[in-house]
Amino acid sequence: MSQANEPVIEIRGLVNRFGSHVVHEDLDLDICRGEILGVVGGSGTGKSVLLRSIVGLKRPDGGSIRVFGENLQRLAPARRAKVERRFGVLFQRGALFTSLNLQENVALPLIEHVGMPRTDAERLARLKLALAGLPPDAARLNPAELSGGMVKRAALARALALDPEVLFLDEPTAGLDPIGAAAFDRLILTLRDALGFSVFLVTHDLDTLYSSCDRVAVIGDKRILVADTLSVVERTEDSWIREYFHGPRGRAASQAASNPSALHREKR
Ligand SMILES: Nc1ncnc2c1ncn2[C@@H]1O[C@H](COP(=O)(O)OP(=O)(O)OP(=O)(O)O)[C@@H](O)[C@H]1O
Repeated sequence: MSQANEPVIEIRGLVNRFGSHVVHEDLDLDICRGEILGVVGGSGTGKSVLLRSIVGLKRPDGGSIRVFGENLQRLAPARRAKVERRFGVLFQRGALFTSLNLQENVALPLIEHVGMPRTDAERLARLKLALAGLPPDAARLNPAELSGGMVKRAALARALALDPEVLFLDEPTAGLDPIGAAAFDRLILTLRDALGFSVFLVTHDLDTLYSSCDRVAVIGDKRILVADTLSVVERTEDSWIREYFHGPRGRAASQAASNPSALHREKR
């Protein structure tokens, strides 16, 4: 990791609510340059809302989000859009356009945001699809013709289209079999090491946390309970954390990470 601990995103006192339902209250979190930050928490604790408020899909009700040193809420729309172009987002269900083939899906942001000619954009799109581990003949397939794992890779290729500095992944391994999930985890690690982006990774997948994440942030009680290395997080006194990390699945994931040959997983 280059320039470790230098925050690229600083969230302070964040408030998010829907009507009278308060999701986040006084939430603080940093995302550091080049790190893979795992974000976990019980269902409905606001992991996706947090992601959405950082990438500009949900306007926060209070607090500040500084990205690359700029306070997002204070920026004029055009300037804000420019900052948001430095993000790549992979949504839970891929969010690909069903009427476009994969190369057209990935070329779209290049045409729309950079004004790249279609032929060049589609050539670059094929490169991004290869980077995401898809074979050349996948470029002309439509999303409906893909397996779940291929949809994730295609959505990743699109998230990588504009060479993001921060990649947001919302449950990237949900719905994948364990071997497909492990391969996807390794792909993210390899790409992060090669390209140097930071990753904000919402997940329920304990294996992903142990195999890929530099730090883990736990959301509970409307805020971040702890954000640190796994060894610190595991020792944090909290009933949800104890149950999550020290229950049977947590113990199995921890053992697999310390003895990768025992399972399919490989630790860096
Ligand atoms: N557009 C919305 N309108 C109203 N309430 C919403 C909206 N989006 C999210 N919420 C509520 O905000 C809370 C947090 O939702 P969020 O999707 O962020 O949870 P999560 O931690 O990602 O959950 P899960 O792990 O189940 O995906 C939930 O109570 C949800 O019902």
